[in-house]
Amino acid sequence: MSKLLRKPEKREITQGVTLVQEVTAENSQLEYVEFKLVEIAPGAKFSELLGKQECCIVALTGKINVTDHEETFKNLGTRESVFEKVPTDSVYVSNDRRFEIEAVTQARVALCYSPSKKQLPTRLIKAADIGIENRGILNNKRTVHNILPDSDPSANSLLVVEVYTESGNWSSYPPHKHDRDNLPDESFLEETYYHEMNPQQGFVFQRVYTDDRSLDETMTVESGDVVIVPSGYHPVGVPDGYTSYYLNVMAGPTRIWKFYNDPDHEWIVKR
Ligand SMILES: O=C(O)C[C@@H](O)[C@H](O)C(=O)CO
Repeated sequence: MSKLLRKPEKREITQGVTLVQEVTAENSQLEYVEFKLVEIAPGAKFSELLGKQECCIVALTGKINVTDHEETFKNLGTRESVFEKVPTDSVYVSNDRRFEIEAVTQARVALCYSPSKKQLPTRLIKAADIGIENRGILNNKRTVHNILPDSDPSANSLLVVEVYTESGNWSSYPPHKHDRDNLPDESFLEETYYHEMNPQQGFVFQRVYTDDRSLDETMTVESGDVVIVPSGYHPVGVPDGYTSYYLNVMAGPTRIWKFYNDPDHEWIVKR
């Protein structure tokens, strides 16, 4: 069984709140990234007291209200399906704060965590302010929504992006990695991928491998799965007929995304 591929396992944790994915330091080999996916029924509430962790709450689908008990943000969320391909709203909450999410409509919410000691202000990351980037050429085209990129100083260690890859294309490609704390050439960042596909029965392939192949797994990934990337290159290939969506959470000792392309495949960038 793969240690890197997590299937959704739905568990009602309080009335109207279903935990679908949970990646923690205890149940994974990650030290810097934790991730939860919750589904919240209209009127139901999910709350959490953060310890020495910061959290980015992403309104993947549906509408939610979010409060940190000082500020309240209402009717966040812009889409019924991630495949509407418009940016959505998120809220950054710093360590040692308590937040509560109330669903206005049926909602799917991603909770992205990383270690944090210095408290920063809570911040609404509005859909309208999210940078959209089109990357790549030929069959390597993808669209990126930069929710919490390293150019935005709102967080201590969290980086969050969502990526759309169309049918027959590749992303996180040519294969790159960020598993050496060796700036300015490469940063150390762990990563999780939360995947969805359209149509829903679709699948993608994701390979996670290191230079010495001590880690080398190729996974068939379906909607709702999470792939954990503790280290190594991590390309995604999308079969004809399906569109891929994934939400990436990255964190490490330094909040810089500096990746290193697999030298064997670097020629692909230079075409
Ligand atoms: O293909 C892309 O441009 C997205 C990836 O870079 C993805 O966000 C990732 O691999 C982060 O390390």
